[in-house]
Amino acid sequence: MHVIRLATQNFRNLEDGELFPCKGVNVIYGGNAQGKTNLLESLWLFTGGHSFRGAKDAELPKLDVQKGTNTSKASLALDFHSEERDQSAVLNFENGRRNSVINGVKKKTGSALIGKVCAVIFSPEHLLLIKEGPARRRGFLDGALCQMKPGYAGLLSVYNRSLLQRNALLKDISRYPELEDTLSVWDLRLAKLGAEVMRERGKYLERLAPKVHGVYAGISKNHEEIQISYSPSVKNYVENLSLPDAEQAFLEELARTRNTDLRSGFTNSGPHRDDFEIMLDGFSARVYGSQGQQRSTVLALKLAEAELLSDFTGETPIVLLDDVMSELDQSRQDYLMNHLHGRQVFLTCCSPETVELLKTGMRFRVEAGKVFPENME
Ligand SMILES: Nc1ncnc2c1ncn2[C@@H]1O[C@H](COP(=O)(O)OP(=O)(O)OP(=O)(O)O)[C@@H](O)[C@H]1O
Repeated sequence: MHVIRLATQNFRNLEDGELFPCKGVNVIYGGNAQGKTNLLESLWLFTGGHSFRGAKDAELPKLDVQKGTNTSKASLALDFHSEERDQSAVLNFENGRRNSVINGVKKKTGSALIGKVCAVIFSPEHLLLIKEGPARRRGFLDGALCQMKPGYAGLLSVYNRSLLQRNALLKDISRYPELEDTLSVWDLRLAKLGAEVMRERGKYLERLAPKVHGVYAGISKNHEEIQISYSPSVKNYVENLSLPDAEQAFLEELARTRNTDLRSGFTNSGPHRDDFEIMLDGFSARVYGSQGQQRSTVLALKLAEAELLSDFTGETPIVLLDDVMSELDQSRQDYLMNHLHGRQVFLTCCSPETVELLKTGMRFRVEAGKVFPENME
């Protein structure tokens, strides 16, 4: 898919106006605090998701400087090509709520847009994916699976609910020991749901690994090799285990950790404690990776996620790269500017020297919220 036109009205610090990007790489550059990220955010919101910066919808309309509060309304419009036809979407923010219009049809919610516009986003915050603990990496896996498999979000939420119920029971047992007899019922339920979650995550990572490997080889010009692998919390879960065997493996783990669970009042093992390993030339990227290597790693994960999503849906997601260039050497910057073929990319940067690396595409200068398209020499 690709964006044909974006129009913003009363959105953040952006001056009302429209933008006509190219189908390839669009570089958005300018000094700090000019509105580059705001522009990427406006595109991202068409995926139906929340702001990737954690902003509330009420914070998106332009600030009323006199009053020091946000105005009540903002509107975004997008013309895009997807599913082999030109389409349009409008996203309205009014008093902290959203509604949308898709191809002229009014919808009560903004989430009606989910699945219409697909995008992947890299922002500096995504570096936490590698720098922080397993929860971020589970979040990455689950987010990707939710986009690809509509049933996955439901499965995960039922698993999490069952986990809460088992944990509540573990706490109750300390006061009413006779309740322990009912624990096996929850073990069975958790094992059944957890086995499905583990299999989905395992299969996803298996498909993602060669793509991450390919993208990373391109970014690093084959200087380093990346490997990713599933690291399930259930120790005897191995790749490609059948569903009944995965269930059995989880049940055995729950039996093994039962006494610890009873003492601690929560479930110590299961998909809620999963992780995946990222190794560069055989060493942990989190522990030993340089800033540039860690940035390249997260980028490879994000771009591979986009490739897998396009294999699955037949639509190539747009790629939004916010402030990705710092800490990357010129050869890595060149890869992002000139070698991401076959997809529409929006990339922000501050330095005019970086912009000069772009060989074909479009560039836009952002100054105090105004966007100026520039001719390529
Ligand atoms: N609702 C709003 N109304 C008006 N201005 C806003 C609103 N929300 C944020 N801003 C301002 O918009 C400006 C641009 O923010 P943005 O994050 O897009 O900067 P940027 O160009 O990406 O800068 P940097 O390179 O520093 O990341 C900031 O000064 C910010 O305070």
